[in-house]
Amino acid sequence: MSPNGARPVRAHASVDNLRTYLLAAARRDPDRPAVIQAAADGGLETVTYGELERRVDRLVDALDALGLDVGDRVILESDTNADAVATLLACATLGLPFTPTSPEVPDERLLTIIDSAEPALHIQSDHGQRTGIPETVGTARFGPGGLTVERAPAPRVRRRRVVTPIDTAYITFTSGTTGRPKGVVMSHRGVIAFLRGAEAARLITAEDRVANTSPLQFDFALFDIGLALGHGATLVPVPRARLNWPRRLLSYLRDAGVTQVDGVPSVWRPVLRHESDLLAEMGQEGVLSRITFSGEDFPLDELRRLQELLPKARFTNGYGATETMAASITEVPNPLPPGTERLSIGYAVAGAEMMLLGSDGSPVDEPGTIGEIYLRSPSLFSGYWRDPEATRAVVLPDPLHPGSGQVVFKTGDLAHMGPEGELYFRGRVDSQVQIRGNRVELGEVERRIGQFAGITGAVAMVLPREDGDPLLHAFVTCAPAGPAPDTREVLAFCRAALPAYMVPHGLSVVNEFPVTVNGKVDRTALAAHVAS
Ligand SMILES: Nc1ncnc2c1ncn2[C@@H]1O[C@H](COS(=O)(=O)NC(=O)C[C@H](N)c2cccc(Br)c2)[C@@H](O)[C@H]1O
Repeated sequence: MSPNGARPVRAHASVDNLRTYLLAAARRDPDRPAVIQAAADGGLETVTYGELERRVDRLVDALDALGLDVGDRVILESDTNADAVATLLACATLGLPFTPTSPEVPDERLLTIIDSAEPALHIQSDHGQRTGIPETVGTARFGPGGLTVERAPAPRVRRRRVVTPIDTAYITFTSGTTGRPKGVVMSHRGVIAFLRGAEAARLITAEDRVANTSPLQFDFALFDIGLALGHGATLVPVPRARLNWPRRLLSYLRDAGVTQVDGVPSVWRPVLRHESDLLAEMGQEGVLSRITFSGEDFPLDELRRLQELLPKARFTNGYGATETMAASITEVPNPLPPGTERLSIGYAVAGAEMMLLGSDGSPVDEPGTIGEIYLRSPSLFSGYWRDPEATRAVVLPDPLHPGSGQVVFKTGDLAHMGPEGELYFRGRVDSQVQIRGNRVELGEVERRIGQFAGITGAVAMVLPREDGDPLLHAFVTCAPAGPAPDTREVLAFCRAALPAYMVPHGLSVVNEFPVTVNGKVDRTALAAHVAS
């Protein structure tokens, strides 16, 4: 019983809430498929919007019985599937911020996140393998049968009865370049603002089946859930094991009738390398109608090869940071016009605005001139979890309207403006490297190397040296058939087109590029490769 003796009233969502926004379709047509996923018997199973809502409400009852208060955190550890979605929607209903994580996140990293988030509860699926959750944290499991509590969380005092739109929907911990993970706090209002802005891009209709290939802790997965369910379409989570088996990945997409595939560029690398014929066949069938990618530049030669195999598909470049969920969604011409050097990241989604500012804070209006992207957006995060200093460094008074009370997000991304004001990504502020006093754009080096016959991918970086200038080093992947390229020839090829300071000092051939848990090229792992 709560202190004043009154019956503890269940928290309820008053207006905008992730649950109400994502289950609106359940009211309209509960029999439509919300999730199509791998079944335990290896086949596929369908969870309708009506069934999903039933699972949500059963989980809400079980979570509510634990007596948590609005704002108490829950760690949700799972691959993306219908029960994980039901659990995060149940958390949203009760105003319990969820911190998504997945089984492949290492123990010590999870403990760091738990140390920071101080969650009331850790929830994993019935077959989750995680152990060693600290005693201070309750533990539970979820599955089609509902919630099983293993260790009840410490009872809380319930002070809040209403879950408001500015309450936290989730806190997702980014790897954070400084090593200490930062918790990005996103409100219901923020997430819904971006999802609504994305609606104007008309990416999807209720007939679409969207394959999600990102792990739950990467907000690309949360975007896929929001995009699919928000439009009454169908989410098709791709089991992680299939991402490393191109043939099994493609057969899964085909069997599930997937019409759109969302993922980072590296998702396509194994398919392009080993199963281009099967993909071409699917391209001819025309079922795959849209490929949406985000997270990092899509190497243009790989994108061109993918477009050749999927001539009827539309391609979409999603740009943005977790602190605003994202910023822009831009159609990529298929095929890319010859000579295209960079992909456009276009204009901010409806309701937001990307501005370019120089290092002195003055607006950059000159097409072609590089500036830093500042974002004005209603999907701006609420701040880094318990880190006001890090928050103040990126959430700044609007430099064009100081005193207005408006704030902008300092993205740390560089871009230049095209003739119609569309933006082109030009790397990170902190990845601008100086070699012998000259600014080197790693993307330019990578593009040149990628043009060398037989080289299928290039990643350039500077390797620090204790004495003297950092060294520019390139890592390349080669076509499986051809001979390994001769380093001297590749460097001569670079010298023919790049200024001397942009010619790599060394070149390493790797079988494939290592990727982070979110699927982005792992440059730290590459650098260690040379050190070893
Ligand atoms: N399309 C690009 N071209 C080039 N560089 C990109 C692109 N998208 C990002 N980046 C880079 O990644 C950084 C941010 O990383 S992040 O916080 O992990 N978020 C992400 O990657 C994903 C992002 N939240 C997201 C989530 C859902 C939907 C969309 Br649509 C986008 C940006 O600041 C950029 O430096």
